[in-house]
Amino acid sequence: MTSFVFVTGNANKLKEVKAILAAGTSGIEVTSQSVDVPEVQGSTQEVAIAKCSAAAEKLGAACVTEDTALCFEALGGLPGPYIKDFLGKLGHDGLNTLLSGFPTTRATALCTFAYSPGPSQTPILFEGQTEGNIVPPRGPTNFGWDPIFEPLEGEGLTYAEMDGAKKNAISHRYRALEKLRVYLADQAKSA
Ligand SMILES: O=c1nc[nH]c2c1ncn2[C@H]1C[C@H](O)[C@@H](COP(=O)(O)OP(=O)(O)OP(=O)(O)O)O1
Ligand SMILES: [Mg+2]
Repeated sequence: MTSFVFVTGNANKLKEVKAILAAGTSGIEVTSQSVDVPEVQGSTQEVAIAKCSAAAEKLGAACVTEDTALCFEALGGLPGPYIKDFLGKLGHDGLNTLLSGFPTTRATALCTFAYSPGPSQTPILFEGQTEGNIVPPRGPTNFGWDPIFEPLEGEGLTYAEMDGAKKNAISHRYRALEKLRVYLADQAKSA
């Protein structure tokens, strides 16, 4: 049995990670801990590595962290890893207004899982992305920017309008987690 400690303070992320792993035959068990770690500025990779390194140091153990970025093509990739602050300050409508006057509403949802084998070890990154457009909010508002992200492969639905299984089959989180799952399975085999 492979298992990992997922360090996150976001219950929605944890719910999706558990649902995605349960839908497969990974047999991977996830426990979660909320550890207060700073989120540095920088690229999505730098943010992910710094957060996972800090979490492993604080825990004194191997762990997994995850960072989600929402990158607007018209804004050169911003808000990117700073989406949490932009969402908090601007809300769904404000994020739409940011794009008014620009030629495209295209955006990329990018998920970066980081696995650290333990303190002072370099985290390994697993990235997944889903392309879509930013649209006026539609659907339930219980998970971040789901109501304003309409994936290209979502048959016209926003992430929020989809049922969980549909989102978890095409999402940035599913695609990144699948790479982490394969890695952990290989590690378990060669152990
Ligand atoms: O699938 C998603 N659909 C909609 N919104 C999402 C999703 N995934 C993360 N989000 C939101 C949460 C936070 O406002 C920002 C990412 O910030 P991010 O630092 O990765 O998440 P967080 O601080 O809530 O949890 P954590 O303790 O794992 O850092 O985008
Ligand atoms: Mg965070």
